[in-house]
Amino acid sequence: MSKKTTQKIQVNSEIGRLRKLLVHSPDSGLGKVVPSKAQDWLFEDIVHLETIRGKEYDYYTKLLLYFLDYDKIIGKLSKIDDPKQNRNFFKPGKPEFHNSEYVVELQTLLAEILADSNIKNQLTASVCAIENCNYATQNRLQELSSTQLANVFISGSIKEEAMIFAPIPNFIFTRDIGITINNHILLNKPAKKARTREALLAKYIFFNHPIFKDYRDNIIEIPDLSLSFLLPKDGDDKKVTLEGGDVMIVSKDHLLIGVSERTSWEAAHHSIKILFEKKIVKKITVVKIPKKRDYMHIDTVFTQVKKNVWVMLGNFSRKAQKGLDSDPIEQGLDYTNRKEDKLKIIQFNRKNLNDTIHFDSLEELLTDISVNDLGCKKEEVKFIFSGNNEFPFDAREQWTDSCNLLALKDGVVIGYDRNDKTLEAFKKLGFQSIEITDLLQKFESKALKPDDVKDTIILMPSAELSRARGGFHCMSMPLLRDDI
Ligand SMILES: NC(=[NH2+])NCCC[C@H](N)C(=O)O
Repeated sequence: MSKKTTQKIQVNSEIGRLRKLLVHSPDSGLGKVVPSKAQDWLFEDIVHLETIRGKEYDYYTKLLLYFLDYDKIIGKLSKIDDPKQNRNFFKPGKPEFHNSEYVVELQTLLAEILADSNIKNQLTASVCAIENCNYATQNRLQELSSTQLANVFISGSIKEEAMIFAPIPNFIFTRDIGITINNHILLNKPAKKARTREALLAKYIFFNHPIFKDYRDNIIEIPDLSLSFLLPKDGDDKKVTLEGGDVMIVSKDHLLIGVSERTSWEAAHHSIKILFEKKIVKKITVVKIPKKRDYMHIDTVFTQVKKNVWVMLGNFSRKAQKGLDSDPIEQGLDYTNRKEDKLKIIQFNRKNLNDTIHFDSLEELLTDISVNDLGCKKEEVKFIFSGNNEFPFDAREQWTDSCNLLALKDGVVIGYDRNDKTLEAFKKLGFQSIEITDLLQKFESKALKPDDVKDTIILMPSAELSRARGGFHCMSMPLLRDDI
């Protein structure tokens, strides 16, 4: 295997040219989500496996390769896409698999660490413990090859056999397993049971895979609240839970942590303590959003597009937040339920913890970041609102991840093709849009080079993917970005 040596890790913005990331392409487990469990497993619906792979996610892999590992893909598109190839280029474990060092597949890393018999034993025992397997199953799993075992741990099924435990369909949302903060990695503590096995696998990968070897001392685990096992069942608010969709490194000194349905105040508090003690950042801003399935993590309500451009949900704008303080009778008449959406934004400074700064709206915070952290002194800071800020398109398009975009570089983002009104808003600000199929053709024919793409939103097919309730920001865990 090619990835035996340690690799550089460094992320200090949301928009620096992306050079390396962790991904996981949809495995067979996604095709085994049953209607009765879809909600528990955090999918909004069941998905069609062949469509989500061949007609949706594979385009993402190809796009990432053009931007991050050009030689792996250029000139090979027709071969890769030939039906005779059976998509093997996209399947970890197959000899034809791309196995890119820059578009790093988690399943490959998992298989690689499982080649060590010690790790294999430990991890098999751990997975069997959390999944309540009997001893016979545990022994059976030990017999499998490392590639097969990685596949079972992720999909929940032994090939051609019945499922032995639940799939982890949300593993495609690699954002939530950990987060790169400068040259450190903060591990997650998932709030939802459906994501527990993901965190276990991720922990073993980060601590054991050679590509992270030089960074072992830089892996941060948030401690549990002492005596947390004494908490009553409904003491959820006190639990220490943190998911990567709630953590954003916006400049080398400044980190955002969302407090949300998934990330607790306790976890934010512990993270601030540790990150300040280790002097990893200078400022941390806590953004408390309503606990609501629609919003789940802060990256579902805003992401960065360009140094001076952000996409966000209008409910958290200056105007909307001001309105929330207005006449309570008027508020009662607001059927759009915006009154639930009161934000709390508090900024902490390492030098003086008591010297906190409060922001009244997301726009104010994000403007401050663009101007003061990223030095946009001349350019005006601009906002693109979900659904062009028109009810009901704002809520509908936020639900299908209009605000959850991944920046490949400053001004070039990937999003779903279904958020029409948000797209109009992008165009009004002078952005171009291009369908992924057209873009890939242009790259392949060398009519265009990835580095020449500017101020563009790349549109990806999304009928199945959006039912899993995450966008491309969620489907990426950046490991390396250029400085901006
Ligand atoms: N960073 C994110 N917004 N991740 C989205 C995760 C979606 C996933 N279905 C969940 O509910 O957990």
